[in-house]
Amino acid sequence: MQLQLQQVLPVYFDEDHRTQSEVWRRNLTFEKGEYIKIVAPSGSGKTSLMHFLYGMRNEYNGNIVYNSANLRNYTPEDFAGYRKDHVSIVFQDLRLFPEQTVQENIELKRQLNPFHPAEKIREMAERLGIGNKLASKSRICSYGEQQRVAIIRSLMQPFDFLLLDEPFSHLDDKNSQNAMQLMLEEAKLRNAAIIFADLERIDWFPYTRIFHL
Ligand SMILES: Nc1ncnc2c1ncn2[C@@H]1O[C@H](COP(=O)(O)OP(=O)(O)OP(=O)(O)O)[C@@H](O)[C@H]1O
Repeated sequence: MQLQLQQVLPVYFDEDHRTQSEVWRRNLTFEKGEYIKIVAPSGSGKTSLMHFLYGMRNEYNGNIVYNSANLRNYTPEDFAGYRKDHVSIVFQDLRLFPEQTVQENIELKRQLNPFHPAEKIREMAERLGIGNKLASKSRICSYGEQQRVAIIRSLMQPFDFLLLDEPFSHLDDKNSQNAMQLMLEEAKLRNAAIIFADLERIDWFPYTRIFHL
């Protein structure tokens, strides 16, 4: 299981990025089981990269290849399978359903392709300190609570790659480390890779490789 970046550069970036970045315009191969840290100052294209890898947008030159299949050639059905079975994500802007409860937001995702039984939702929520929020609509939760909902939601499915776009921006160190620990355990269960993009270097993410975007 490999995810490859082949000379990828957003069409809206100028060629200067080629020399500055360790990711844009490079040939990189990410393998299952790796922990990849991408240090990405604001505006360097972190969210663009995550959306490209998830197959939501394709305004880039170069190619992204998953197990020798170019995402450019994917049909909508291929993308649905890719996101259901192989790649999960925590979006920077979370994308929860505001009128659904915390429990419903997570359960909706779980039902698409269950990796865990439903009881796991409460267990994870309690572990991350939001067990008392399961019946609350997500729109009334604080942003830091919503981040933890999005993290748990991302762990309900099978995946080979877990994409994280600034997942801890509203969490203190203790909550962040707690959530990271859970994600590491879940990645191990699947022998999956984590691709973790953040504004700065975070020392408690045990990355195996680090890149500056
Ligand atoms: N579709 C687009 N068309 C044109 N420019 C875009 C497009 N998407 C993003 N950009 C620009 O590319 C740059 C990087 O955007 P992106 O959202 O990927 O940044 P980021 O590194 O995630 O930033 P932040 O950490 O501040 O969220 C920004 O200057 C943005 O305005």
